[in-house]
Amino acid sequence: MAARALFDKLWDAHVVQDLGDGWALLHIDRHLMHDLGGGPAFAELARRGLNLHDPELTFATADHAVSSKPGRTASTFPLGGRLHAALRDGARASGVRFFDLGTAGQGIVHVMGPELGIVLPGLSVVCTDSHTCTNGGLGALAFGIGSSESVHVLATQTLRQQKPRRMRIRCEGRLGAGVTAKDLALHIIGRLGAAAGVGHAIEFAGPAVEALEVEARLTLCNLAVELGARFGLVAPDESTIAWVRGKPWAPEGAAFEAAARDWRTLASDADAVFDREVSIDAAQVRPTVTWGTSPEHAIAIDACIPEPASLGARAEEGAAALAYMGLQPNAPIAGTPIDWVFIGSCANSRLSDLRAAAAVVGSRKVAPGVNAWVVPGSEIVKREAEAEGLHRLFIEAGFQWREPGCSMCVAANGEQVPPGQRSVSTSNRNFVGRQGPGARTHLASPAVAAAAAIAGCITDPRNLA
Ligand SMILES: CC(C)[C@H](C(=O)O)[C@@H](O)C(=O)O
Ligand code: SF4
Repeated sequence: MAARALFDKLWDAHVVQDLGDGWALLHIDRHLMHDLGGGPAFAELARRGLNLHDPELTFATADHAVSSKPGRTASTFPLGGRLHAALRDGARASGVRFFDLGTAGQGIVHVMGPELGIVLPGLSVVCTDSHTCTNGGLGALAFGIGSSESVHVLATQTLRQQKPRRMRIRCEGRLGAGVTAKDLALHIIGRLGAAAGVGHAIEFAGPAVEALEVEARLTLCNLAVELGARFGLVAPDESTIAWVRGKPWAPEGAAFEAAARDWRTLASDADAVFDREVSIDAAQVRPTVTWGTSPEHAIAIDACIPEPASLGARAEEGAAALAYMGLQPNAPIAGTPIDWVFIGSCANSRLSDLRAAAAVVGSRKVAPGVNAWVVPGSEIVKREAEAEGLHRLFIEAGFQWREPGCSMCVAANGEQVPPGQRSVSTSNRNFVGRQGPGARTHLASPAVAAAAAIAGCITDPRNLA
């Protein structure tokens, strides 16, 4: 058989029927639903008089529109309460497992899937959400879909898809001390541009990726869509297998060992051919932040804000971004005063992220005037963090310790950065108005966000006094 890339192996394993012209009907192993898309999909299924094909392969949780206020209930944010009820009732009526607020399993859909072992290496995974590519960090064939596709999956457990081209980003060398997967992701997007992966499935490979912990690989793949790719992938290895072992929905005993043997075959063949290959020197990556209104507006934290003219064809866009962000070209980005810090989102709200932020905070205090929030990605993350006392460390420092959900990443639950105020956020999108109308967002790692909270300005955590 011809040499195949990891993506080819995953794709081939799910083809039910080749439809020609690069199209295939794929089997879908896991369908995840959230509060924005879930209720409407169940309603459409009912309107068309269709039944669920495999309710046990679909899982639902409310994340986008739920309040993260301590002690919240579903109706703390009333619109979110209605979406939550529609999802819960649709799931119950059709036999789909729904993880309700306050129970283990609730959380940001891309956090709870892997942590429960619902998502496993080699599985095909869909959700009506562009960051479904996060799950590719385990070696799953995971991609975001639209709402009518979600109804198709509910009714048939299959989906018609066109195979994307294959791209490999090899990260050579090692990341330096204090440099994280988030910095690597922002660095790559800054170098290649936000459209570099359009039409491609991106495999992240090379020694710097192999050295990443599994949760960091989820962070890296989370940002594949900010390169324009619907799929991000890291080949599963022994650390993946160790991470997945013992997760509630993962197979057990002999079934796990058999699955693990299969997962070990999920790597690109040595002579696999890619449509595009890029090489990144990981040792060159520094803590990285964005200065503008696209994730590609990323620079090293010790660099200066660019002059729009230096952006060539993008000069006009860059000037508009600077105006929106209230920044001057050629000034160092470090030292920019900030008003908000948001540590959360499916990019960086796992236990390892909260530990990294806590390590920077230590016994220091949040700077006066800064509103700093920690929003754990899931109920399980929240409980694990509390068991380690991280919540106490954050609260004593002056952070708010909140309930799991998307919260201020997209502000769909009414939690917004006020107009004109500046936020350092561990999320993945800094678009105009993303954290609220007029809000100014700088994307960064949990360590950089924590350092900003302490210093009151954008600060390299490695230089924090
Ligand atoms: C609401 C949802 C459809 C959207 C997405 O697809 O990613 C959101 O999660 C986001 O991050 O912008
Ligand atoms: S945390 Fe943000 S990026 Fe992730 S699913 Fe929620 S809104 Fe989308």
